[in-house]
Amino acid sequence: MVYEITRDLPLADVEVETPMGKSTQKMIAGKKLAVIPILRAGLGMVDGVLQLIPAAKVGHIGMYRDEETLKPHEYFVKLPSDIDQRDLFIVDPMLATGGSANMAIEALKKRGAKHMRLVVLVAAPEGVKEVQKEHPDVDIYAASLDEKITENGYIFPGLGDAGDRLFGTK
Ligand SMILES: O=P(O)(O)OC[C@H]1O[C@H](OP(=O)(O)OP(=O)(O)O)[C@H](O)[C@@H]1O
Ligand SMILES: O=c1cc[nH]c(=O)[nH]1
Ligand SMILES: [Mg+2]
Repeated sequence: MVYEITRDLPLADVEVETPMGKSTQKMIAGKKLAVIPILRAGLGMVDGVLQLIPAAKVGHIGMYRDEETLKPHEYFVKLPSDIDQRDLFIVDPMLATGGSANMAIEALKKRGAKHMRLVVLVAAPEGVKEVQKEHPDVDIYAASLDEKITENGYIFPGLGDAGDRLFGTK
């Protein structure tokens, strides 16, 4: 998936030394990047993204969904100081109602960020629509577009609560 989300980034030729000699290869260049996980579940995607773009900085946005209302609540924001100059990859495995993603995008725009894309593993059509309505400038990359959201707010078929599954909290 990281190949897809970085496909359009500018490249530059760089000379590398292999055990056999010199070789000219391509490297991502000309853009400062940052990965922004939405806590907690987004943390599970950071290492994978950094494997391909190790020079990216990491900013964190803490968000939890109220289990009754399904409304998101922001509890933490810590970003690279030059966030306004970076292209951002917001990562979160789950895009359900879209409330958390929209709030994260607003938090970033409020602090000067201009270029960002949203990278999720499982998306519900309702969430995609909601983010596209509020932030048409933000492209969404989803590994899977699932059927719907259940009445208790889970993506169906989805995979359950990604954060709890990742960290063993339930
Ligand atoms: O699109 P939405 O309806 O807003 O739902 C998606 C959000 O819900 C989950 O986080 P959760 O609130 O469970 O927090 P956690 O990652 O700490 O478990 C998930 O990781 C998203 O951030
Ligand atoms: O199905 C869902 C919906 C929101 N958050 C999750 O972790 N899973
Ligand atoms: Mg959770």
